[in-house]
Order: sequence, then C-alpha cells, then structure tokens
Amino acid sequence: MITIKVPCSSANIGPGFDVIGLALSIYLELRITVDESRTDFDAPLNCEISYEGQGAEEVSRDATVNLITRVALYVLKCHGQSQFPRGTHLHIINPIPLGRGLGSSGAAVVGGVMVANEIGKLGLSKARMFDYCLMIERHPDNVGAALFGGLVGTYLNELEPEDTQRKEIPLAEVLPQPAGGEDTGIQPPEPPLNIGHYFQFTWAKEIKCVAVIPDFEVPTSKAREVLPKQYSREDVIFNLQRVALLTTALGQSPPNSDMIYKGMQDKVHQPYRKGLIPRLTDILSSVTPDSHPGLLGICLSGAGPTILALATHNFEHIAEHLLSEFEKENITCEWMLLEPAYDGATATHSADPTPATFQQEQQQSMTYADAGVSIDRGNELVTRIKSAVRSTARPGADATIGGFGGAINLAAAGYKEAPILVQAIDGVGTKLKIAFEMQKYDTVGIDLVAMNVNDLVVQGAEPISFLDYFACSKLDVDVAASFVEGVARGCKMADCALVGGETAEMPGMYADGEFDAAGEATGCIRQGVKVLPDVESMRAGDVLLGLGSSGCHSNGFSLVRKVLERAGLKFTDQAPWQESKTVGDALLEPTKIYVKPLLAITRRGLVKGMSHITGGGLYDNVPRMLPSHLAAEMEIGSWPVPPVLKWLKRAGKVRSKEFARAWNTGLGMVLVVDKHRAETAKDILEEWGEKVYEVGKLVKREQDGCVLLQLDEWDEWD
Ligand SMILES: Nc1ncnc2c1ncn2[C@@H]1O[C@H](COP(=O)(O)OP(=O)(O)O)[C@@H](O)[C@H]1O
Ligand SMILES: N[C@@H](CCOP(=O)(O)O)C(=O)O
Repeated sequence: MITIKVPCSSANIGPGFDVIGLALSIYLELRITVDESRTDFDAPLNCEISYEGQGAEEVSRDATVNLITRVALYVLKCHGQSQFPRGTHLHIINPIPLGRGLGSSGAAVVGGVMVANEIGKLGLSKARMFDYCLMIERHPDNVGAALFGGLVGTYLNELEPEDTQRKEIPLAEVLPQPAGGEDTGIQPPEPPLNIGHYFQFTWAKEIKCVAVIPDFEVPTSKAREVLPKQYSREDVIFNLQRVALLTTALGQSPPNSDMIYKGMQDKVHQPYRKGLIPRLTDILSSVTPDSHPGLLGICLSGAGPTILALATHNFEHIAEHLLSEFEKENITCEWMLLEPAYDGATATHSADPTPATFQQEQQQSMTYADAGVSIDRGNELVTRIKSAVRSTARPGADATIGGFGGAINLAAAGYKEAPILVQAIDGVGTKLKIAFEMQKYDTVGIDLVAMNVNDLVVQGAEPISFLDYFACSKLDVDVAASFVEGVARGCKMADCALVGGETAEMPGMYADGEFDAAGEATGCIRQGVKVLPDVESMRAGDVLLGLGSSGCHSNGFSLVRKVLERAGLKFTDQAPWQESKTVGDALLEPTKIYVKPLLAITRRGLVKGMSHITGGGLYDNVPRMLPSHLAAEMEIGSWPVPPVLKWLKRAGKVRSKEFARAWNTGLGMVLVVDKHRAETAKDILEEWGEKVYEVGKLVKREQDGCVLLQLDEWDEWD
C-alpha cells in the first residue's frame, strides 16, 4: 500500500497574496493499492475511489471527475500512461474543510501529482512536481506550502510567451469528458521546466495558529473574481513593506507581537473580500496584542472565510472572541489549534493490510484486533507472568493477578497501628532505548523498581507493594513477559509484592519495537517512628557515608547516548571500560536496590538522613536531606569512580561540575550518621555486601548545600 499525506495550508498570511503559504497540521491522506489480479474491475480509468471525511457528500467518486484522480491522470498522461494500473483503488481520508481557505484544493492537487508519481513510478523530484501543481492551481502559495512544508515564500519564473500559453491551458482541456473540454489524448501539454520556486522561512516554535472556521464556503475562484485588476502604488508599497517585515518577524524567538501584528496588515486582497465574508473588516480589527495578550497577528486564511490568528498563548480566549464576533451575524464556527507541518507532502510504502479490496474490507465486521489491540495477546501475557508475579508475595500482599485492584492487609504485613504511607512514582527513562537496541528486556524492570523503592527507603519507609505500567503500540508477549519478570525480580530484592499493573497496547502511540514503562511503590513507616530525614538531629561534624553504585544506574542516559555517538561507538562494540562486555550490555547493568541494608540500619536508629543520588547528581540530591544551615562537604578521591563513568567523562570531555550533576559519580546513596555511630553503621552495611566509603562531613552552610572539595582531581583524567 502507498500512503500519501499532504498538509493543509493557509495562504497569504495577510500581505503575502499569492506569495506566502504556511503548511498546517491537518492532513489529507491518500491510500493506494493496486490489485491486478481482480477480474471484477470495471471502474472508469481503472481506478475505484472510496472517500471519508470532509466533503463526503459532494466529492465525486468517479475518477474522471474527482480532482485528485484527474490531476494524477494528467501527470500520468504526460508520461505516456493513459490510465491507472488495472485494479487501482484510491481511498481518500480528508479532514480538511472544503472551500474555507485552508487549501483543500491545493492539498488535492499536490496529492494527485504525488499519486501519479508513486503509482506511475515516475521518480519526479519535488521541484518538478511543483511545476505540475502549478499547471492546475495557478497561484503557488498554497501548493508550495503543502508540497514543501513550513512557512514558504514562493515565486514564479518569467515565462516565454509560448510557455505562458502552455501554462494557461486549463485542466479541463487536458482531461477527458465529462469534466469538460476536449481530450487532448495521450500527450497533453507538459509544464515548462522550473516554473515555480520557493524559499522556506524560519518559524519561531512558540507561535501556534488558531483557525476559526465558519460554517459556510467561499470558493476560491469567486474570491479571486472580486479582486481589482490594478492597484495603486501606495497599496503595493504598503504590502511590500509588510511582507519584508513579516517574514523575518515570524522567525524571531521570542516573537515580537508589535512587529508581527503590523506585518500582517494587507491592502491587496482582504479589503476586497469583505463582501463575501460578513463583518470581515470589523473582525480583523477587533483583536490586538493589547486587547488579547498572547495574540501576535490576525488575517484571512487563504481566500477565506477562515480567520487565522497567530498566538503564543491564550488560544481559547482569542478563539472564543472571534466566535462571538461571527455569532453577531448568526454564523457558527468551529475552531482548531494548529501547528506548522514542517515536512510537507510525504509518501510511504508498506505491505498491503489484506489482499481484500477496500470495499470488501469495509463490509467486513470489525474487531478490536483489526484496530491493532489484541485481547488474546494480553491474556497470553497474563498467563506467562503469573508465576513470576506470584513469587513476589509477602505477608499482607499475596500478589495474585486478576483482581481489579491489588489488596494489601497492613495488619498482616506487621503494622497493627495505622502506619504512615509513603508513595513514589517514577519511570526508567531513556535507558530503555539501550534495551531496545540490545533487544534485552530482562533487567530494565529491576531499574524501574530500584528508582521507586530507593526513593521510599531514604525516608525510612519499608516498601510493601509495587504497581507497574507497560505501554506499547503492538504487544510483543515475549518482550513484555521478560520485562515484567525483571520487575518481579526487583520486587523480590526489595521485598515488596507486585500487586498489580497495566499493560497498555495503543496502536500508533509508540515507535515499533519500543515501549515505555513506569511504576509506583507504596511503603510504610511505623507509628511513632520518625520520617527521615531527621533534620533536627543533624549537627556539624556528622559523618557522610557513601554507598557504591553499580554504574550509571538509571540517570543521565541522554548524555550517555550523545557521548557514545560522538565517540563513534555502537552498542554492540566491545566496551572500552570493560572488555568482557559489549557497550550495551555494560550500560544495562541494573540500578542497585539498597532497601534491605538501609532498613537494617534505619531500624537500629543509626541514620539521620539519606539521599538517593539520581538526576541532578550529588549537587542537587544531597542538599535535599539537609537543614538549611548545614552543608555536605565531600572530598573527591574518598570514593572510587566506576570505570564506565570515568570513561564517559573523558570521552565526552564533561567538566567536573557537570559530571557531578549528570551522573552519580559512583555513589548511589549518601547517608548522614552521627560520627560516634558511623563505624557500627558501616559494619552492618558491609555485612549486607555494600561498599561503604566515608566521603565527608556536615559543616556550617555558607552558600551551597553540597560542596565538593578538590574537584579538579577529576579533571586530571582528561
Ligand atoms: N480531497 C478532495 N478531493 C476532491 N476534490 C477536492 C478535495 N479537496 C478539495 N476538493 C475540491 O476543491 C474545492 C475547494 O477548493 P477551493 O475553492 O480552492 O477552496 P479551498 O480554500 O478549500 O482550497 C472543493 O469544492 C472540491 O471541488
Ligand atoms: N492566494 C490565494 C490563496 C487561495 O488559497 P485557498 O486555500 O483559499 O485555496 C488567494 O488568496 O486567492
């Protein structure tokens, strides 16, 4: 199947009559299949048409009449092909309102040329396709925008007299009856080369488009008839000045509303079209950046009647006002918030969904599976993960799947008096991208649990239950099962029960082969026990203990990927910092789960505060556990930096300060303990297998909550 998508457009943008066009985010979609084996085929020109969307009642399904197929046939004929390949089916999905100044005909013309290019295998460049479009839609602004995308300025060549004559041959004369005109046969006049050109202007990302679309049509041909043949020099200069200003102003960030508002004034077409659009002049002058903050400018979209307001915010307010202005004339409108469509027209090829024709397909009864959601795959997954989930059961939470919600009996979990509940929610982040690249999904579930339960335990809470959320476009049972098994392993490490979760199969939401994952953990603190950090108890001189990390954990992976890209390393290459592993495998080392050792020292009252070192590193996370008058003074060199982090710092030439923000630098946890109890805490933690370092102490705070001494030591590696 070939799928062609063409954006709608708003032409003129005020002063740029027949010059400026802006492609916008409503797309005409054309799906083409060719089934030459069909024997029941007697559609005109060999092309069957089906249609849905705007204009479904009025647009012809006859290929000799329909604008898209007529345009396609013209282009095919110019290349010696007199009709469509046998068994061609064109399915048109058109959300662009017709005759409203949003370039529905421009999109149809571009779509027709693209259809011919694809099914005729013509190999035309977009520049040449532009020539064909201009043979039909004579003004280049809307077809230029739809074809090339973004904000375009278009211009036409000065043509030779014979070219002009060719250019002015109307479409009706190159296409067969009944569309009108004579059939010029297999060789209609071809467009001259390079008729049209375009330039793409910058568009400031902050600018969005409010389109207010009245419920009546103004055919573009009519809206052109009302324009004068000649203009005064003053009016022409007025518009030239505004165009020069506007095309630059629309690219500036932040946008200057005064410049844009003035730059969108026009004396060439809008004043003459007021007879076709009730109260047009009043409506255009009824909003200004002063009266409606956020507004940048306003104009008639194309030949109208749609009004286009450019704005950075306050969209609803602006739209409501314009709606109420039209209402004074008893005209109802709908409004849409649109964005520029930067890519212009696109064509993609994919396998046919089924050998059935569209008509047959449309008569078949539809199922959820047809829409891409398989209940059966979902059920298969539940069966596959049942035992892994069951293995996480703990007192108070039996971890069976199938209920509408996971039940927890806190009394049975050992909390006779109502405890304090602590909850945390987090995702894995872009570490998932590495799992996709390596097609290794069994460890990122551990990361997910770690990110959540480590956040709970630093507050002194014992994790009791966990819920996970797995979202993808198409459920691959093997991938999802492997992921959930990882989650279950993480839960066992933290001694919490996986009491439920959600697998969301949402066609079209995520890239193929990718998924997103998030999780939520709930933990308890016994009544009467302090929620950590206990900032009142902290004193200058308290010792800071650091617990070794297993590597990057689950943070800083966007930078990791950038560094690797710059170093030219693939995930399958040998890791320069660990020769026994590939880059991908080494980076997928799961985040350490510190729950059991930390609960062991918390229960003995040995710790005053703990900080989980995640995004923001030591600088941002350590101060989160401290009172405002104390700072953590940490000595670089008092803990080892893991080889992976050293390598990343060196390869990315990451400055030391940035290094201590992007990654954990080798410490997954930093704890505050009384200096007389530090040894006991350290012994217990080491018994649990932790690598424990005395990394500094609390001092009176001067300015920053975390001070790293001898920071240049890290720079010496470079
Ligand atoms: N998807 C489409 N398929 C066939 N014809 C179309 C399609 N879209 C637009 N047209 C034709 O273009 C006409 C509207 O063109 P025009 O008056 O230029 O208004 P617009 O401002 O929407 O481009 C419609 O009445 C219809 O004949
Ligand atoms: N410059 C033309 C643009 C017409 O665009 P459409 O989207 O209304 O077809 C004009 O103003 O006539």
